[in-house]
Amino acid sequence: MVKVGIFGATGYTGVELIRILSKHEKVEIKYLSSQSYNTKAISDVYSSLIGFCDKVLEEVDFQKAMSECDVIFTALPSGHASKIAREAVKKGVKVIDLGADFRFDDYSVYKEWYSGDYEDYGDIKRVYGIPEIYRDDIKEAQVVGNPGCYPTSVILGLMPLLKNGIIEGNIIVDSKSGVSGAGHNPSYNNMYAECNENIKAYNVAKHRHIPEMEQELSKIFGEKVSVVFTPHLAPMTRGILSTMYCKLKKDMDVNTVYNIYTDFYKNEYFVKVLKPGNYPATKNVYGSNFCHIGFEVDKHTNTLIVMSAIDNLVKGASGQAVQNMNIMFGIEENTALDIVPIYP
Ligand SMILES: NC(=O)C1=CN([C@@H]2O[C@H](COP(=O)(O)OP(=O)(O)OC[C@H]3O[C@@H](n4cnc5c(N)ncnc54)[C@H](OP(=O)(O)O)[C@@H]3O)[C@@H](O)[C@H]2O)C=CC1
Ligand SMILES: CC(=O)N[C@@H](CCC(=O)OP(=O)(O)O)C(=O)O
Repeated sequence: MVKVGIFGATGYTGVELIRILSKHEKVEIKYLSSQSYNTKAISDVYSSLIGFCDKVLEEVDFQKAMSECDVIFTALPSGHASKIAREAVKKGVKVIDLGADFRFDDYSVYKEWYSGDYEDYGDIKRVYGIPEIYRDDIKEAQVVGNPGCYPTSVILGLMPLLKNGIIEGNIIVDSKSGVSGAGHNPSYNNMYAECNENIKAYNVAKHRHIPEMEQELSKIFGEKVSVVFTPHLAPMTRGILSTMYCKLKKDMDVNTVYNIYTDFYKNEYFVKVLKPGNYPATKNVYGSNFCHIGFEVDKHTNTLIVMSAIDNLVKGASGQAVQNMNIMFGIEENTALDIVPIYP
């Protein structure tokens, strides 16, 4: 059994990790941390977990977690994981960080876009945790930087096009996210009266997921990709729908594009390519680790419009983190993740 610890267990991604891992046949949840609710059982904080995980929350104690666990998930605000990873690596404990600490090849990019305290991870070998790109590296990894939710939807949506060099490297991305993307800490923007029956753009042209997308898309393309990105908060709890506008290098019909995508993703369990004329919807991936991709060719402007839908808390965070854990421990990749989306 793989012994698992979760820091930030009471946050939205933490609870989602517990939901998934409580049904994982090869995992034992050993340690759950909370600053605010320690000494309470997690199922007393989230009744949805009654009978599935009644473990008592403990105060934040990295030494204890490291002595009890084979792998630690840091479901914490960015800036925490980099402080513990070096010691964890020395002790042979693997780290999967849901924050941004380990997502960047160049740490100065993290410093530029993320505020607060941080520790340079220097020579720690880390891998960006998109299995559909880095599966072989993840197998050997000690530290995985789990991708951001928007970048997951965008990278999976664009990868076949960039890999095949059929679009230009200037891409416009428009994304909508459910409110759980902002975590469970209350803020003015996330109040019911602000979100309900409302849709609004935020962090336009300055969202911190831009450098993450550009880093990975440029590596796939082999030259610099630039992204114009507008995220929106949508009146729903979960889900991300990203719509991407790409200039085709030459004329192409939708069936050719479909064949490129289906061939590219033929061995990827969690990526589903929709038939021409079918478009992704967040409801079709709700509660699941799947990414749905669809597209349309606008002949008038020679633009390929790609749409990609994920559940931000599953493929966009905790599901992908468990997928990475499975790969790191040689467990079948879809273990505990083979969940049919909830519909409607
Ligand atoms: N929500 C999403 O869709 C996604 C989130 N992420 C990333 O995952 C991470 C967690 O996000 P999410 O679960 O949404 O966030 P939440 O705000 O819901 O949860 C974070 C939890 O961390 C604990 N915490 C906060 N500050 C500290 C601290 N200084 N030291 C120790 N524990 C602390 C809190 O729990 P307590 O008070 O009980 O200790 C809190 O519940 C973030 O880095 C986020 O950016 C990534 C992809 C998607
Ligand atoms: C709706 C909403 O607020 N979403 C969050 C996405 C959180 C996230 O994934 O950000 P990290 O890079 O810190 O992991 C945001 O836009 O900041």
